[in-house]
Amino acid sequence: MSTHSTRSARDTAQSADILRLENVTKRFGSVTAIDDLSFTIRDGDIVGFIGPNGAGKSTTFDCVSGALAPTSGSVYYRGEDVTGRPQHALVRRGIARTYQTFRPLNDRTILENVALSQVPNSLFSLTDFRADTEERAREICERVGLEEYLSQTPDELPHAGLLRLEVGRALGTDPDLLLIDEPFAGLTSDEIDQTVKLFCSLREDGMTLVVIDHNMHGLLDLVDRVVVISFGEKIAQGTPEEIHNDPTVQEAYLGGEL
Ligand SMILES: Nc1ncnc2c1ncn2[C@@H]1O[C@H](COP(=O)(O)OP(=O)(O)OP(=O)(O)O)[C@@H](O)[C@H]1O
Repeated sequence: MSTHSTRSARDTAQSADILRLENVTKRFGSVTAIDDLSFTIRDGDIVGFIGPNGAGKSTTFDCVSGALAPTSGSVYYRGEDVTGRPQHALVRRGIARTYQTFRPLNDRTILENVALSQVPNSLFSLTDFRADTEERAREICERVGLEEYLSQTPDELPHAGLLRLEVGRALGTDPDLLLIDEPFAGLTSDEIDQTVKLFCSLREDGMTLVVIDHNMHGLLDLVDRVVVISFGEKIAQGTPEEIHNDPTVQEAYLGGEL
């Protein structure tokens, strides 16, 4: 999917681990949202990042994507220390994320939403809408299944369409590492299947995906590995089967659905 000139620079810096967190802690006043968290994500994997409500999953994504700076600890991307770098710099390096609460530009069409995502944090007006930008946006919309909605606005999309738009806007930044926050919430089982297929196809294109969910639902057919956190600490990591049978994980879920 690569179109950006920055990609060749990224490729030269490839390593087996695309992402490494070392002893990352994030505090909000007296609340410790992430507590000495360390894990690695291998290039090309799809990893499930699960944990009960309030475990620190979204805060971890915020620290990786540059929305928040960790209180202590380090984040390495392709072997380079990127701790505390601003979000726009990390987007250029190839890290994108989607949000649990969708954030489309409500006064723009679907096509414009995806086109504008290709030029993050720069001054850009629709009068500068270049043909190649529009062409690329069309390709992405087709890729995520929004080709029928190009001239509509986000409020005309069903919930599953808004998720696709969120993914499409992330793809507009041409990521190598895509962090996806709770994509399956509110989807029917058919929509979950289609979303799983979309994510698998992104991996086939060379992307690495980290997918948050509360539990394993929706993730089983998708992920190679799972990292589990509870109260901000990593409590387990392994294959989906290993995680499912892990007594520490079962205890964290207090008998609830894993
Ligand atoms: N900006 C903030 N200020 C204060 N506390 C925060 C802030 N953001 C998160 N927290 C707290 O940090 C902890 C972890 O929150 P986080 O949203 O990362 O968890 P989560 O695993 O993503 O939860 P959920 O699955 O419910 O989305 C929670 O106790 C939360 O209340």
